Amino acid sequence: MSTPPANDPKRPRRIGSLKLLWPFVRPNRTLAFGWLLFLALSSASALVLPVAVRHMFDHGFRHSNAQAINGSFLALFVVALVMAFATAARFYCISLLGERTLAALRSKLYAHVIRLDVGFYERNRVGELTSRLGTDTEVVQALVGSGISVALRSAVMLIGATVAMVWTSPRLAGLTALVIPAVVLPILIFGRRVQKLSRASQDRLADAAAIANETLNAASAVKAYAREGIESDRYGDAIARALSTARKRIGVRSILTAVVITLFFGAITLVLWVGARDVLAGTLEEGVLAQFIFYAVYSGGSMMGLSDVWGDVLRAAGAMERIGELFAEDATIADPPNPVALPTPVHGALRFEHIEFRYPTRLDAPALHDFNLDIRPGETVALVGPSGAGKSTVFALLLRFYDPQRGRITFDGVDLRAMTLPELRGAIALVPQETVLFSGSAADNIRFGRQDASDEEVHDAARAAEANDFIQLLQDGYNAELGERGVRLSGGQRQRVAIARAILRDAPLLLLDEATSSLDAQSEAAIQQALERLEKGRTTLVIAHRLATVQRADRIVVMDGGRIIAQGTHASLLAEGGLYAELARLQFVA
Ligand SMILES: Nc1ncnc2c1ncn2[C@@H]1O[C@H](COP(=O)(O)OP(=O)(O)OP(=O)(O)O)[C@@H](O)[C@H]1O
Repeated sequence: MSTPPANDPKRPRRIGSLKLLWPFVRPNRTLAFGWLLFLALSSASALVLPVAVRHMFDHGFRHSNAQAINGSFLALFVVALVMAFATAARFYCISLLGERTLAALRSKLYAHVIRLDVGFYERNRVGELTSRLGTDTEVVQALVGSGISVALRSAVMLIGATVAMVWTSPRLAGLTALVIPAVVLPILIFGRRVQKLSRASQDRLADAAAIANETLNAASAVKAYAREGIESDRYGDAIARALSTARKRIGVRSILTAVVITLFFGAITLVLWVGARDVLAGTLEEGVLAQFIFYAVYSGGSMMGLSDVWGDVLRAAGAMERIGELFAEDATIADPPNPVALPTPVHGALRFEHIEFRYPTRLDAPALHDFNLDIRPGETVALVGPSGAGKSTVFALLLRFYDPQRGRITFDGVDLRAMTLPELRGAIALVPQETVLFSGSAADNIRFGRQDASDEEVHDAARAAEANDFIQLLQDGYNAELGERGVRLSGGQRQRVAIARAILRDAPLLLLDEATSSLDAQSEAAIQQALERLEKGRTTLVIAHRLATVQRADRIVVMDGGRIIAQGTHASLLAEGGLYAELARLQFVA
């Protein structure tokens, strides 16, 4: 029998997925214990209250005993005080437990997801992931922070009130027991449907979040193509789908509530009617009936609480199941069990041996095919070739975003798969084509290259990357907020921030992906100088789009269709004619 895929909406949801929560609750055992203690205390005091009321009837009213009445009221107030304190303490413990669980769950989930492979991010939409981090974890928190509390309190009260009812009047209690199945049955039947619809509505919400995330992140592209209307409709449709699922869920749950209340109060009314007739017939005391009424109301309230919370439990089970699926995702690119260290100092020799590589999402077409390349320590190699030749793929494999299907890459003789990811990536500085700025100051953004760098080192790196001058001109200089909602930098300025990061990283292997965007002559000259300084003494691989870059390189590797088709110096390749001569004629704008 085959298991349906995790995202199949028809897959049965299991309450069992809630056990995944235990590791997050466990560290807060003291709070959970405190909560149980105060729960017992508050429930006990609530159960004692009706006894005080009966006492009032029996000893106060019947015998017109003022002394007894005073005593009864004092006792009543003391019991109420205990109940107030215990309830507050119980609320404190359980709410804090919920918040702590949520915080731990979110942090762990983020830490897990951020470590997953690049391939995972190609298969999943980021908006959907943030929705899981936000909405799904909140649903779970609602359960831990209040749902479980209500459930257990209701269960304790229900049991307590039931025992008390039997003790107060076995005849009335027996009558009540007869009608209970009529109340429990609909909860079970409707509950399952609510659970299914809950998960579906969470899924639809995540879909909508993914659309919003994608288009809001590319707002200028949406505007440039005047697609605001189309995108609004697309998002509107997704929200409408989420709404329609939510409406179904609310509908089913409303029916459930109405049915339960009707049946329950119908049953209680019936029982009390019988009780009232017994009092009239003189076979039951008023005090006993009063006490029984209290317990009946308690048990009614608890039933209600339970049916309400059952929906929350099912919703949380749906959410936890989705979270569980994320936790079950494993990074396929991981550290080996017995990692080999790079030699110290690192020399920077690279070797690609018979590499065959297809992207996991495109297994039909090889991105690199029998790719062989030897790079000496300290050498600067320029990769040139038409668009789609596989140049960026070489970088992706060096960074171990993917592993090749065949062949191996060695770094100072060590197979990349034999060393840890921090060891490998720590030895690489990447200057990507598109520099991503993060929220934070200019200094923070440069420090992205090396977290523990001092201010002095950050400034030196900026100076070497020709970034110091424009940063000084920003309103707050190095403290100027870059990234989201910060200062907008030009393409050339961003690139210099990226170069400053790479300088700060001071890694033995440098990967440069040249931007195709044309920089003005002055910035280009400045960047070339900065790069030349950076390349000195380290192995450099550069995806070259500019003539100046290839002229600076020790060797040029010409790629086409995932293979190396020629290599040499600028002059030798020009003399050979072929693809390189053609690209040179076109000025490398690939
Ligand atoms: N993430 C990916 N998933 C699937 N296929 C990909 C992916 N990235 C690149 N490819 C494919 O792999 C081949 C090589 O792409 P690559 O990005 O390495 O080319 P490139 O030489 O760097 O091109 P450009 O100069 O345009 O950046 C192309 O056919 C491309 O469509």
